Amino acid sequence: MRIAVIGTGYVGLVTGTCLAESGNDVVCVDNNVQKIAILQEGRLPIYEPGLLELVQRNQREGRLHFTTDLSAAVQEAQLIFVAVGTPPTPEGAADLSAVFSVVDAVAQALRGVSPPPTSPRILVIKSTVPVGTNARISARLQELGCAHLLEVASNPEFLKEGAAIEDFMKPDRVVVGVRRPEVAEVLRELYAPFLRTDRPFLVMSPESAEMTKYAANAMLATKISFINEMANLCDRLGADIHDVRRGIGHDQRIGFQFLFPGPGYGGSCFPKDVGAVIAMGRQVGCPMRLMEAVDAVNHAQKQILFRKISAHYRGQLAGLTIAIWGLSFKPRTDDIREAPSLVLIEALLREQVHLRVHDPEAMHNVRALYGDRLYYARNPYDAVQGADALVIVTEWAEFRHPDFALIRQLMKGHVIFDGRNIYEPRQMANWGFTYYGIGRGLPLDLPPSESEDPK
Ligand SMILES: NC(=O)c1ccc[n+]([C@@H]2O[C@H](COP(=O)([O-])OP(=O)(O)OC[C@H]3O[C@@H](n4cnc5c(N)ncnc54)[C@H](O)[C@@H]3O)[C@@H](O)[C@H]2O)c1
Ligand SMILES: O=c1ccn([C@@H]2O[C@H](COP(=O)(O)OP(=O)(O)O[C@H]3O[C@H](CO)[C@@H](O)[C@H](O)[C@H]3O)[C@@H](O)[C@H]2O)c(=O)[nH]1
Repeated sequence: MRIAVIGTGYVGLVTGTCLAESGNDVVCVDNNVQKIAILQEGRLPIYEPGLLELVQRNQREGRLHFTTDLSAAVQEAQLIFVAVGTPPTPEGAADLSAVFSVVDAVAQALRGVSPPPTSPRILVIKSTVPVGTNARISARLQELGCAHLLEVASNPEFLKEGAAIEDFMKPDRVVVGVRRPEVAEVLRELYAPFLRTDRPFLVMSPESAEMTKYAANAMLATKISFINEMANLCDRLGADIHDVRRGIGHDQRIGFQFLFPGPGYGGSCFPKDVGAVIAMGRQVGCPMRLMEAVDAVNHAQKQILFRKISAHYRGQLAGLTIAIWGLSFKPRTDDIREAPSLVLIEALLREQVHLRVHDPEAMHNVRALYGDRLYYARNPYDAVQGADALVIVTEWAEFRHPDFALIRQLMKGHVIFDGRNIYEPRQMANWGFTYYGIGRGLPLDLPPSESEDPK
């Protein structure tokens, strides 16, 4: 099939590349000239494992193209995917301006073009959009006199950054929201190569498809805030969340996934989508109390590492040198959107702490924000040189088994704050470190949490 993907970010680029990989003829469009120039040269504007090889191969074999010319791209396409950003407004709702500007541009490009003889062109909304947006897009096309040229379908994306190709190629399910079954059949054919026999292709209304996406992220965010709250209670009561997690995870009704405590969830999706669910509820007079709590717990959790550091040093932080390992919001990505590391960096800089940071992929993005206010270490060992403490914020695989003898030798102080529980408290004690994890039952004299401002 001939496909245009508009918006060549994490989702659009992965979608376009994977669809080219399954034999389609794909053109990816973006209005960011620099991004498209990088892609045309066979390089990537983002880091996503395995993506570069796939992009280069499909480009070489002539199935994958990049352009800023939306008009030319959509005129040739049978399927037009919209994968532009839907960032939060100041009120927490989804900002749909990029989506509607693309809808208008597509309508403009197709005006005067005849409908394809066999099947209709389909405008597939992959961006995460509030319930009712697909209907609003159909109404807009009607208004522009283009409704006969385009069918609208919702097809939310569930990929995770860092595992995006695997998630796209082997999805747990594909969800499509359509008004007419014929439209779903075109998408079923498109996705057939990725759906092994046991992976469902779920057809529903556009409203239900839009809601499914938010409900999935809301559930996952809830699990994380739940375990973070339990971990904080473990810290106060002397229980170990590591054992508790195993104790509950074996109950098949609960399971193990997305129950790792940490410094709060980040990324471009959970914080924004929980906010959008709250905003949708507000708009229709249905208060989303659980989501409000999930969000508040997460805001507070993003302060947990700073609170532990501050409690350990009894508030005397000025002049300390602290090493931070991990800046991206999760491993295997260079994305720092809503990353817990940024909240910690802000708080420590405010206290005049010297920071030596290291991340395998995200350093350039943090440097763009902080310039020379931080020391960007060449590797994890360079980061801990002369440091009073080491903080693990992101659980990159390369941080899991470091040379602790060397670290001890390089550091000035011997304190580790492990925001991801990647080390064993007993082992750390054996190496001579004072060790704080999240919920490992090693209480610190933290001030009561009622006193903290959840925002
Ligand atoms: N990042 C994820 O893991 C993920 C997963 C599932 C769903 N989503 C959803 O997918 C959507 C895209 O997310 P993302 O992370 O890929 O965003 P992104 O910011 O990485 O990419 C969006 C791209 O759209 C481009 N763009 C914006 N306006 C445009 C226009 N008018 N014409 C052409 N290009 C335009 C931007 O330049 C950018 O390259 C969002 O709605 C998000 O919620 C994201
Ligand atoms: O047990 C866990 C799991 C995750 N996280 C944190 O949660 C955040 C999000 O992680 P993850 O979900 O792995 O990454 P995303 O790329 O944000 O993916 C989420 O958001 C996407 C955008 O909507 C969806 O498509 C995915 O299904 C959904 O997992 C990160 O800060 C993680 O550190 C935890 O703290 N504990």
